[in-house]
Amino acid sequence: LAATACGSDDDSSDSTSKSSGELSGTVTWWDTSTAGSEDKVFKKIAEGFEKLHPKVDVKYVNVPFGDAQNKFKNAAQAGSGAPDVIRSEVAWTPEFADLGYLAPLDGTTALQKQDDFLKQAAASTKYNGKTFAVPQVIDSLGIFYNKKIFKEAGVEVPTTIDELKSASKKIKSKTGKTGLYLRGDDAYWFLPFLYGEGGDMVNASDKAVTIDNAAGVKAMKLVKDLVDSGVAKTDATDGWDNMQASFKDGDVAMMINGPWAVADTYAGKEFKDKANLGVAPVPAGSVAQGAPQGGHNLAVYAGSKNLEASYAFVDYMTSVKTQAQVTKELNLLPTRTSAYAEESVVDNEIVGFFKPVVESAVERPWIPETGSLFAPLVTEYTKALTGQTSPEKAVKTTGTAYRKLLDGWK
Ligand SMILES: C[C@H]1O[C@H](O[C@H]2[C@H](O)[C@@H](O)[C@@H](O[C@H]3[C@H](O)[C@@H](O)[C@@H](O[C@H]4[C@H](O)[C@@H](O)[C@@H](O)O[C@@H]4CO)O[C@@H]3CO)O[C@@H]2CO)[C@H](O)[C@H](O)[C@@H]1N[C@H]1C[C@@H](CO)[C@H](O)[C@@H](O)[C@@H]1O
Repeated sequence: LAATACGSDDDSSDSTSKSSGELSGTVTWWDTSTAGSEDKVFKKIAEGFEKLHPKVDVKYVNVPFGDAQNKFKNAAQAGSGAPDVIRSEVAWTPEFADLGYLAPLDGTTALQKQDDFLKQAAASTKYNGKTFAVPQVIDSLGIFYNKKIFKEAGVEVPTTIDELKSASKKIKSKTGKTGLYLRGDDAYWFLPFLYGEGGDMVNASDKAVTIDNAAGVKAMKLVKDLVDSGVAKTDATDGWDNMQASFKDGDVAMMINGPWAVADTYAGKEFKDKANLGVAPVPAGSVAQGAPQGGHNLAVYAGSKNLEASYAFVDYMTSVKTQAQVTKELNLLPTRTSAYAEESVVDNEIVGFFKPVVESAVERPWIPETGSLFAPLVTEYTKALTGQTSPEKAVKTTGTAYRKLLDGWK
């Protein structure tokens, strides 16, 4: 059932067979979940839809997160090769909606019991008063730590940057290991430190770029100091693989990560005993504590030739039953309030930790450009961490790029 990642150009399908009105035809779904850990579960669940609708053929296609946004935009623009349903990251959704590539879902079978969705999760699915997607998972960032190393070094979970520094110093002296792995090739990992200094990328209500204000400078200096002082190690490329390997092998005591990393982390030799993994809020900075809101929605391509079956598929994939199964198997957070009452969710330790984190996560502006704010920042963030530019210049250059992107913003 898995096709190549060019999606389906099968236009023989129609939404319902004339006679019985039951759903039929093909639904191609581009799933961006992590290959090798999350994808197996989502593929199995997606294909379960066929048992409920024998005349529907679900074509599961796993498209890497880093490729899917542009691949979908190119296919939608060309009018060929786009999937019927896409797993649309929270920041992609307003952009795709603005481009007209998503089917509005209000009043369709895709959108059932709207008020059951967490408000933070629903926010990214609304655009110009319409609903263009259905929330699938919500997430944020926290500290993942190795309890065994913490015990060996005699340190507690750090709640502030100063405690992070002292704990890392003690870990280094007692065990020889580096305290923290800080991802240097993805600016999403900079956000908790930016929020901790009272900063943000932009202030959407004031239509102001804020990445280059005093808080931005302070946060960039702070992360550079974490690396230069040996508190944290980082890489300019392959951050995901290096972060996961370092933490899973016990080379670092901590990493900052989200629920989507848990499945892969449990496969590491240090976490065969799952009880060795601890999770905690990201450390507070000098003025605040906060982690960014992330997650994924399911959206229907406006040009789908099988809208009815696609709507039903989205409803099935975001139902309470499906969300509870995804939590059970992958420790991801549901987006339906009612799912949190399900036994497999109530008992889940990762959910128990991340639910309050998600509730207090820093909301992001769901404007079409919100996703595009990361590319200019990551270039400067990586250069600052590797000493190729100063912290001041890094945020100044980013601010200039943002003002070009956001026409007329201060
Ligand atoms: C640069 C990118 O900036 C932004 O992305 C932000 C994003 O907005 C933030 O929310 C955050 O996303 C969290 C996410 O919420 C969190 O759930 C998790 O996702 C897991 C899944 O959970 C896991 O299942 C699996 O899928 O794997 C997922 C990924 O791990 O972790 C994500 C953070 O990784 O951070 C993103 C930044 O990474 C843009 O949106 C673009 O994506 C942009 N990339 C394009 C930019 C194009 C122009 O240059 C270039 O030409 C193109 O080729 C590039 O693709």
